[in-house]
Amino acid sequence: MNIVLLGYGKMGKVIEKIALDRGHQIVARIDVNNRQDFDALTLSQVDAVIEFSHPSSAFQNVKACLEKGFPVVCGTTGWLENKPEVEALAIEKGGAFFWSSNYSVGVNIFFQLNKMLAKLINPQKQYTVSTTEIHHTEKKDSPSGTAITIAEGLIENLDGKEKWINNEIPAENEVAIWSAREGKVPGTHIVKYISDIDQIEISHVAHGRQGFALGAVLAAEWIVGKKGVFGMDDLLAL
Ligand SMILES: NC(=O)C1=CN([C@@H]2O[C@H](COP(=O)(O)OP(=O)(O)OC[C@H]3O[C@@H](n4cnc5c(N)ncnc54)[C@H](OP(=O)(O)O)[C@@H]3O)[C@@H](O)[C@H]2O)C=CC1
Ligand SMILES: O=C(O)C1=N[C@H](C(=O)O)C[C@H](O)C1
Repeated sequence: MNIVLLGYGKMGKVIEKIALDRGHQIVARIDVNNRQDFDALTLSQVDAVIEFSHPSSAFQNVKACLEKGFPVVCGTTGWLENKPEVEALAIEKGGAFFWSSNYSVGVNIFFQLNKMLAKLINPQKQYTVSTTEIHHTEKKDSPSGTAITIAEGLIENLDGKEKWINNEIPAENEVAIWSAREGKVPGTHIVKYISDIDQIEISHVAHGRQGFALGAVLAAEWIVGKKGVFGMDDLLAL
């Protein structure tokens, strides 16, 4: 496959290595300094774009891909408020848009486990739920996109929870997301239920960026020839 990397930072570089190992070609590596190279690309040169850039650029980047008819796999977090607009554009243009807050297969299993555990605990009102995310100090957005997906899974399955709140004491109807930035941590997510007599905890700890990058390349391989709006649940049939 001919892949364009839109955003060539920490993730772009790991994705490049995995894509090359899987026999793909990287036709362009785009960052803030060579945007004109992206503008010059045509449909015949590109099978899929993998976009991991910055919360402030993802919206424009994904729109530009859809305008050009490029299938786009986006991993950038922190721009959720604009996502419905690009989903509508993907449908209108007959294009293909894939997004996940986290491309790791393990995290997507963890998302399901989180929902199952919340369903089990829902009748047990003695437990207070919270979620914690820990990431490297270069991370631009807070809370992490993954923590937001976890909180959405909790809100969906715990009666009385209506929204999440970040690094503030939660009200009764809020799920607390506690965010911490430490050293080079690739991504740790914890869901904790505490009662007076015990504690239940599940966690996912990424040992590096390989899991995220492999998932993004799998998504790019999967999206070719498809039209619509997709996520990891579609790819993994979860
Ligand atoms: N969904 C998932 O599984 C995962 C998502 N992420 C998310 O991916 C995003 C990127 O993460 P990461 O690689 O660690 O970040 P980095 O800061 O290491 O890299 C971001 C790259 O994007 C470039 N960039 C910024 N603006 C633009 C633009 N307008 N057009 C093209 N490139 C641009 C930056 O260029 P420059 O350096 O010149 O500023 C940089 O090379 C974040 O939102 C992060 O949260 C990360 C890991 C997994
Ligand atoms: O910025 C990162 O590094 C990561 N971002 C994603 C997020 O915001 O959830 C996924 C992963 O945890 C790493």
